[in-house]
Amino acid sequence: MTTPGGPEGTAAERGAAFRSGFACFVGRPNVGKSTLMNALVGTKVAITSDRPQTTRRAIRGIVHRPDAQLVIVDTPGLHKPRTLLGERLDSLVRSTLTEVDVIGFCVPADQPIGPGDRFIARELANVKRTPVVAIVTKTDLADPETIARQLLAVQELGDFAEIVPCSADRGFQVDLVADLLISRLPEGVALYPEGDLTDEPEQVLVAELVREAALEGVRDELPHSIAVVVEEMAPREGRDDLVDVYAHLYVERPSQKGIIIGHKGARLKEVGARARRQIEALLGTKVYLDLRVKVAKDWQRDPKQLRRLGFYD
Ligand SMILES: Nc1nc2c(ncn2[C@@H]2O[C@H](COP(=O)(O)OP(=O)(O)OP(=O)(O)O)[C@@H](O)[C@H]2O)c(=O)[nH]1
Repeated sequence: MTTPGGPEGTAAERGAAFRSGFACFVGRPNVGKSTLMNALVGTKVAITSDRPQTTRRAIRGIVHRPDAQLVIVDTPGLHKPRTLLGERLDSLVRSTLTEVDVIGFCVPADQPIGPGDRFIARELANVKRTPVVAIVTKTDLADPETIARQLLAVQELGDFAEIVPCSADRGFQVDLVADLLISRLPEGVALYPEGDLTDEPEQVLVAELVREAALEGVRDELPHSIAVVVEEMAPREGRDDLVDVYAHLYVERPSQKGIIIGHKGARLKEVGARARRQIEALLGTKVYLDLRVKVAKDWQRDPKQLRRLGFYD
């Protein structure tokens, strides 16, 4: 096992080769994949929420180190397909698994291993070429005995290169997770300029922030029905401190439109204000946000609409 920043110093100091490559995280919904990626990268690039399956796009975060560059592809929860959208996510996940250099398989410390974890472990067993680091997440929510039992249970799930407990919330062993992933990367030059945190276009990040704001406080059935598209985003003419953002928030049914908008538009106003603050933090400028709610009937099941909303085959 690799020792983080061990007595020998960093790889660069030892004259070891620079490593670079791609990693992705899999795990059933809500196990803390996005939170861990954010902790590794050190800034907020993927959205998190306490609701399952909020991450739909492969957003990359980049860990820059003197000895390595680790590009993280954040995958959506791997799950059994239910809708067309589900099937798309799964094919996306499967192709991601074979393309990366190392996979982080997340299992939470505080919940017993279930059919979802086993399903993913079986999928991973089929991806023979890519090493898998099993990560027992959220250790702050479990006592040491439970964590120890979970580590043993995870060991039984498959043939893993490493098994490591960590808490992204407390920063416990996050560096070790990075070390273990990096140790599996091939030798190579940096793939992205230093300082780059993500190669997602800003518009996609902005759309994700709006969706995150819209998800806050809504009932369980709504999250999967919301999609956001930024139609236009540009600096206001003659101003270098203000960006205009025009975004459409799509729901599947007129009744959902009412929920999002709220009584006399109160809820939509709140969503807009919350999203605007986040977008301003991301862009570092003032933002005017024009947010419209639209109904795209059953968009999750309609290939044409899926493409329009950015989900490609
Ligand atoms: N206490 C604690 N909570 C955590 C930790 N990591 C994540 N969480 C919480 O768990 C919930 C889910 O975290 P996410 O990072 O969104 O999980 P995810 O696996 O990316 O979820 P999907 O996008 O649905 O696949 C959020 O409420 C997080 O705040 C942790 O280390 N400790």
